[in-house]
Amino acid sequence: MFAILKIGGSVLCNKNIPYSIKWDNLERMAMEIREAMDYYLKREEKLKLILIHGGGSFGHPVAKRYIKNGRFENMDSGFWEIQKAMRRFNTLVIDTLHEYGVPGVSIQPSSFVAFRGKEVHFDTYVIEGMVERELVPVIHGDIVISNKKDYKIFSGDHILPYLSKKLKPDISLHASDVDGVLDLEGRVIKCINSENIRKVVKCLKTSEKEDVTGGMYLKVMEAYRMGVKVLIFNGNKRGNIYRGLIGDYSIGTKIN
Ligand SMILES: Nc1ncnc2c1ncn2[C@@H]1O[C@H](COP(=O)(O)OP(=O)(O)OP(=O)(O)O)[C@@H](O)[C@H]1O
Ligand SMILES: C=C(C)CCOP(=O)(O)O
Repeated sequence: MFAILKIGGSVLCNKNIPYSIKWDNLERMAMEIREAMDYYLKREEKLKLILIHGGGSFGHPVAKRYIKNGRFENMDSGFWEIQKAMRRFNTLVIDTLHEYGVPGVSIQPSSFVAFRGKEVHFDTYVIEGMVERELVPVIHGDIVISNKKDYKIFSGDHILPYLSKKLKPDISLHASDVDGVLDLEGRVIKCINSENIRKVVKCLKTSEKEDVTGGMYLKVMEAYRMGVKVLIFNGNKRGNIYRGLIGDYSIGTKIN
């Protein structure tokens, strides 16, 4: 089984308090990944996994300080400050995975990803080689350079559909802090496809948190635009990360 899982920053952090970690959720995430790996091992199969995490209370508040009227400013220090905040978060995530015997290895997009106009330059050769060697690349939303000496935030919500389209995993998962994509009455929409996408768009908002990226809107629209199948579910609920990893599609919203 080959899975790509994005853990939302709001599952791992309290986004309203800079640099705060939800330690119980971080530990539980690592434990549920371990349990899913053991589930496959018992069946003489392997779980190949790429893990992505968002900016949470690390990347978002720092990036916000350097964005004025929608543009980056003072990026001589901004670039390394955002990179540093994300590096700190990534280290905490990976250290926790190691405690549970999950062989996480760090991939920091700011070091090698760039935008040329709308096109992203993102070489995945090393990531694929790591997965083949049963390592778990842990990639995160980050600041990256773009053309005309500018910068862009490369969100985990861009990374998940990009890698899913290119590497074709068996499952792509978004663990967020809601039960799925909700309609205007707050009910979970079970499936999003070409028949209901126009209606769904009217329910989508960006995040109300201290975010510099696009909340549920970005998650749904990026996956839909790239034509990849993903499951969006609540990573705050015990057991859901494990269930998602063993292929239980009943726990949230499926985008087809
Ligand atoms: N129709 C909708 N259904 C569900 N959530 C929605 C909807 N519209 C907007 N949202 C918001 O989107 C949020 C989830 O996106 P958000 O980007 O905050 O999560 P995340 O992926 O955990 O964070 P991060 O970007 O740090 O990784 C929800 O908490 C909710 O406030
Ligand atoms: C804010 C930064 C640096 C990354 C944002 O990534 P996301 O939380 O996945 O959207």
